[in-house]
Amino acid sequence: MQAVLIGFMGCGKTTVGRALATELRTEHADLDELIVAEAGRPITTIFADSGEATFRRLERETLRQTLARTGVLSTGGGTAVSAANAELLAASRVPVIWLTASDQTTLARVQNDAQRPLVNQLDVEGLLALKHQRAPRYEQAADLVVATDQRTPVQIVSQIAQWLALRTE
Ligand SMILES: Nc1ncnc2c1ncn2[C@@H]1O[C@H](COP(=O)(O)OP(=O)(O)O)[C@@H](O)[C@H]1O
Ligand SMILES: O=C(O)C1=C[C@@H](OP(=O)(O)O)[C@@H](O)[C@H](O)C1
Ligand SMILES: [Mg+2]
Repeated sequence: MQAVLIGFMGCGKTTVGRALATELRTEHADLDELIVAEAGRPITTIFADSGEATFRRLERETLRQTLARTGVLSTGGGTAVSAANAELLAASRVPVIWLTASDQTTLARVQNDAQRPLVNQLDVEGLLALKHQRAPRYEQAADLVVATDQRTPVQIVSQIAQWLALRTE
């Protein structure tokens, strides 16, 4: 992989990852989409029928396989959190980009979307507590931090592409 996007739900990993891959004229992979395709059922169903632990196993295995490919990888919000996954990311030496968003922006982006089991399960306080609990893990894994509040995906992609170009000079 040429770049991996991490961060909490709603920070824009899927949206920005797709646009970044287009900008870089490379492939885009979204870990959640790969898991759903492999499992043949949506994430909400995997969580409901098999539990979160099963999802996390699928996520780790899919991450391991996908890191070996070329392109841009959008992770899920929980991917960079576990020590095992953080090790996979560090060992791959891929540039890791942490997209951040304020609490308010995060809620606005995820609240009306029923596709995220953790958003459905948790109340607002619980969701924001999870966001703050995870932040140090994202920070630890990140090579670049990009704020996304009041910025368009185009602006975010341009910042990341410039940073990547400088790294490879
Ligand atoms: N920079 C942005 N500005 C405005 N809306 C955004 C931005 N990035 C993402 N969104 C919107 O927020 C929602 C969540 O984005 P998504 O890419 O699914 O995030 P993630 O994959 O990190 O959970 C989507 O509706 C998307 O269109
Ligand atoms: O934060 C999490 O634990 C999760 C985030 C989701 O991805 P997005 O961050 O793309 O919504 C998805 O992997 C799953 O619902 C669990
Ligand atoms: Mg996503």
